[in-house]
Amino acid sequence: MSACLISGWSFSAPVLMTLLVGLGVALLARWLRHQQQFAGSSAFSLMHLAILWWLGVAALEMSVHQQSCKMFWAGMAWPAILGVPTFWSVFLWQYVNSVRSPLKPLAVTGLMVMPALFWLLALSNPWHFLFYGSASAPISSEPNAPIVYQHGPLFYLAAAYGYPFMIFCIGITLRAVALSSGLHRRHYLVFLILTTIPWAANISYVAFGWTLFGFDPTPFSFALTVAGFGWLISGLRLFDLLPVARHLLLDALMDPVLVIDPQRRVIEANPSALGMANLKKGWHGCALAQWPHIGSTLDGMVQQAELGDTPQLISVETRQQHFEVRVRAICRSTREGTVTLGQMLYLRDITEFQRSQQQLAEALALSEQQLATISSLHKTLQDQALRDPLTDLYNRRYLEEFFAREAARAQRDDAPIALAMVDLDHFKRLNDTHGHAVGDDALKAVAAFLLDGLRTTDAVFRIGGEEFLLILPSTQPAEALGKLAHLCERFADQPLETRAGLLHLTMSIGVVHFPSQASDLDGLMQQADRQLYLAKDCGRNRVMAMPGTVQATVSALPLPR
Ligand SMILES: Nc1nc2c(ncn2[C@@H]2O[C@H](COP(=O)(O)OP(=O)(O)OP(=O)(O)O)[C@@H](O)[C@H]2O)c(=O)[nH]1
Repeated sequence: MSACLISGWSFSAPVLMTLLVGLGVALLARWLRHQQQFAGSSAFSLMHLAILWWLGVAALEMSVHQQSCKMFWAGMAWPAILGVPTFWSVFLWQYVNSVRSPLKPLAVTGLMVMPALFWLLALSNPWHFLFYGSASAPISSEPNAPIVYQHGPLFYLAAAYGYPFMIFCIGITLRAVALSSGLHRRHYLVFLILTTIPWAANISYVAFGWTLFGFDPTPFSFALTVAGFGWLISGLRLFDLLPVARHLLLDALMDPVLVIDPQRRVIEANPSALGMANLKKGWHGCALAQWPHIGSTLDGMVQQAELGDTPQLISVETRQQHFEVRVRAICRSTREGTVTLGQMLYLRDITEFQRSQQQLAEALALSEQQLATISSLHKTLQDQALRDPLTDLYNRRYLEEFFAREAARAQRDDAPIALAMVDLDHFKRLNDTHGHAVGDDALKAVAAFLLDGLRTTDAVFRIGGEEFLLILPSTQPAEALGKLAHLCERFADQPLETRAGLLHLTMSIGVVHFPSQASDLDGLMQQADRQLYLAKDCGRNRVMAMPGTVQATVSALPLPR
């Protein structure tokens, strides 16, 4: 080796290019050191270290003049030639499956056993010529002419060891491309290209003897790898931009967000969640159930298998806040199927919403109550408008409505209506003798008497000072006359209770029938009035009906006392 170091050297364009690629790889590796931990980062760094090694010894091989020295540096490349596919495979596997734990030294040692063995076999080539055959010779007589290697069985064995890693890398990236979408698919597509280029270069060299500047093109293809990763980093910025953007988004959210792992430990919490729990540090990895105020409730929610994406409500009594909790599983597609990496808990603050809802419900209840009061007042007013305030009997206003309804029913059922006009006899005399107030008492007593003496289906209206109208639906003329005569008789017999004591009065009645004697209310009232007039004329205290009604006059009883 020392002889090789002091033998002739020359600096050529391929060497410069190799060194530039090496510089690119070194810068990439340096940048990586400042990056946040990403999945497979340790294998990624080791892969770059192996590439640097490979490029370094390739540059040395290109620079030295002596053939044996060139072959020595070619042998020195083998730990890297096999180390690159090894760590590339590990990196891709960990990256695709989100394995963040760094590679343990023992694992690295284990992975380097075979590359180291082939390294020793390559270095011991001058004693067995099984790696590079004895026919390996410079391409020309130029002092720095590249060697055309005669590949021996050990070389092919080493290639056979390395190629399954290459196939594995391509397979795993192909699968990732197929399973992903959008930006991630672009990301994995670049991975696929970056993975394919060096392997294509290597296969074309080993299988077809294709060279670049007379050398194995594989180290040069790393220039494309470096450019590709450069684009991933500064173009797509997938290693830093997306996590940073996501982080910013989480930070900017006013609602609390927690991310937990499958063991329900909190691995991420945004400032709002931390503020709610009054936490600043030391919370990473704490059990969700231990999270202040709402941890145990949240833990219970996550445990409910049937929770799905159904929002649940949670209240923080101490802060009088209400939240709607959504639990979302964070999944990743892997070879074994969908793997749940953790859960995201999104707590939407609905305090204001709930407050407004409660206020709305209260306002609704109040307005319903007010509406009920209004409609009851309205009904009372309507009722009052239809009733006479002194006797509480229906007044003339309600008469038309009532009669129209009863007339329709009478025609439908073919059941006649009797309509009776009632007038108190010599009422003026009572007023004059006992006073108006006593007259009022008498009018109230008359109203009570009339209501008491009739059916509930009959109606009594006060249509004038001491004048009343009775409507007796479904009453045949004979029946009506009988009833009214009896009423008249009883009235004359029954003293009325007034503030001046018990007083006797009589009444005169004129009766007509619908529809036989008149077809409308006006006509009926005119006829009834006429009969009433006749009743008065005939001496009062009697019922008069139109001639031919069965019995025209039902004369009453003794004249008023
Ligand atoms: N107390 C009282 N009297 C009333 C009311 N409305 C009318 N009157 C009186 O009723 C009396 C009616 O008298 P008239 O029309 O002469 O009839 P009458 O004295 O009953 O004689 P006849 O009808 O011919 O028997 C009048 O004195 C009215 O002042 C009222 O609301 N209260």
